[in-house]
Amino acid sequence: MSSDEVGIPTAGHLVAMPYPGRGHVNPMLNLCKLLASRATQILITFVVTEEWRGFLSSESTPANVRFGTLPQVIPSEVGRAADFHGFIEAVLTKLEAPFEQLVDSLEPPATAIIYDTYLLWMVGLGNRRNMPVASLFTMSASVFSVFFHYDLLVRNGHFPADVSERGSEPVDYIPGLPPTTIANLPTIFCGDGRKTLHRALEAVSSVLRAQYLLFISVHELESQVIDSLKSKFTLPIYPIGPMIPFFDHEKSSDTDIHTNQSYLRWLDSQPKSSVLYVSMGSFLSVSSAQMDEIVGGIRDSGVRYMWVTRGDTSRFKDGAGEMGCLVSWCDQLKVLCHPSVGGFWTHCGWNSTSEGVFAGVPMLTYPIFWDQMPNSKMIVEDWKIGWTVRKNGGPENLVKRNEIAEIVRNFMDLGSQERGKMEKRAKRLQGICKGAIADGGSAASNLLAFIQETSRCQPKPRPQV
Ligand SMILES: O=c1ccn([C@@H]2O[C@H](COP(=O)(O)OP(=O)(O)O[C@H]3O[C@H](CO)[C@@H](O)[C@H](O)[C@H]3O)[C@@H](O)[C@H]2O)c(=O)[nH]1
Repeated sequence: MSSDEVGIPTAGHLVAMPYPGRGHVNPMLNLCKLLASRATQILITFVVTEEWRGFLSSESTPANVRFGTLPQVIPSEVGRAADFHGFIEAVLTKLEAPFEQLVDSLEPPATAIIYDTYLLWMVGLGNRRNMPVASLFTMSASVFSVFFHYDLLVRNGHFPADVSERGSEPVDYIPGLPPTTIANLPTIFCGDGRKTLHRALEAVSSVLRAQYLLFISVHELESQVIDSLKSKFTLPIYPIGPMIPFFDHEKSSDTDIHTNQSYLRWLDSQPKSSVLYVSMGSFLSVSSAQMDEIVGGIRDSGVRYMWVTRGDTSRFKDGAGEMGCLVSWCDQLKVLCHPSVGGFWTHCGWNSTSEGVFAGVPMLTYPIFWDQMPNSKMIVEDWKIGWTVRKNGGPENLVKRNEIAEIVRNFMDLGSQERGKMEKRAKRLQGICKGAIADGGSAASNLLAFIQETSRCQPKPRPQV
């Protein structure tokens, strides 16, 4: 398809490719939608696997965003968590060739690439073709910085380190990062996670050969880390704000959506700030025994809840009862911004964390792996807008239902002073976040600067075969 067929005058043709996982596809797609609406003269090809093309079939995109599809040469998204390491290896070894073929077939020719930092082969491909590449890191800038300063962990004797024995040891030497502990580092520094560590390190160091680095973060919320990274990189670093669908959220008509979605109608009928929204993200789960405790604890707490089951309702054979509402999947940002929602039980994926901040809702954290530990620490200790349910570290320590019931009850006690203070801080952060994405705010200005840069990129001659 040529750009003429969609009637778009092109000032550049960006090819965007996310890592194939919900927590990566969503922010990349949101970025493309934002870019396309802010710069209607840019054409964007959004490249996903066949399976993901199917998942995204009902997505509405601006006219200047079109899809490119790669054959399904990697394992299915369904069950990805069962062999996480194998899935990453397939993504890193099998997708480059079909992607390159697709780029060669594009009309008009591509002028720049936006890729997920974990697709580490992309930098080499861009460099070979003399085509600018922008690396989109879908986790926090702090996590990027921890990987980038891996040598400091080694030098300080903190890698390798056994979390169960040395978890509380301070890590206070990562530039710009508030003091943390070994237990609050990304989990890939320990245990089974170490199988993928070299890949994460490779991905982060390959960014040095990219032309732009984009953080889906708000500069004001991670300013010291971001400024410190800026002083070390020669390429421009743009914190472009949370890549959550705030633009759709502003547009959608409440009445229409509430009439169509029974869970929003249920929320409409609940008292203000009374509901705990429970979601563990798109693909991870806790152990079955822990899940029994969580379900039991939340139900015993007597607090109203809305639960994303992702289709597994085996623990709710008798339904959710009067206090609950089950959904297999929902419009999470819409739910978090609903006035009846007063708390967010989250596994601390970076998108969920960003959505919680945008909505100004206090969070109860139950991190499971990777960057979720540092995200939880940021929410609880740095921003002080949440409490953690996992006080005792590793997954081997079961948090019992009575503990969970008590913490949930206290957390949702709207009359308590501690809760009041947490709410105030959450609203303050919400203000910072909304200020950053508003016209003239840091995130909006960075996005604009990135658009101006990429609009100037010219197509390069295709390599001769
Ligand atoms: O009912 C639901 C539940 C979730 N979501 C969305 O699903 C996404 C979930 O993303 P995230 O919160 O980041 O969690 P994961 O899917 O677990 O994301 C993976 O990718 C993230 C970004 O790299 C990492 O931070 C996480 O640790 C990693 O597990 C978000 O956009 C949510 O809005 C919905 O739309 N509806």
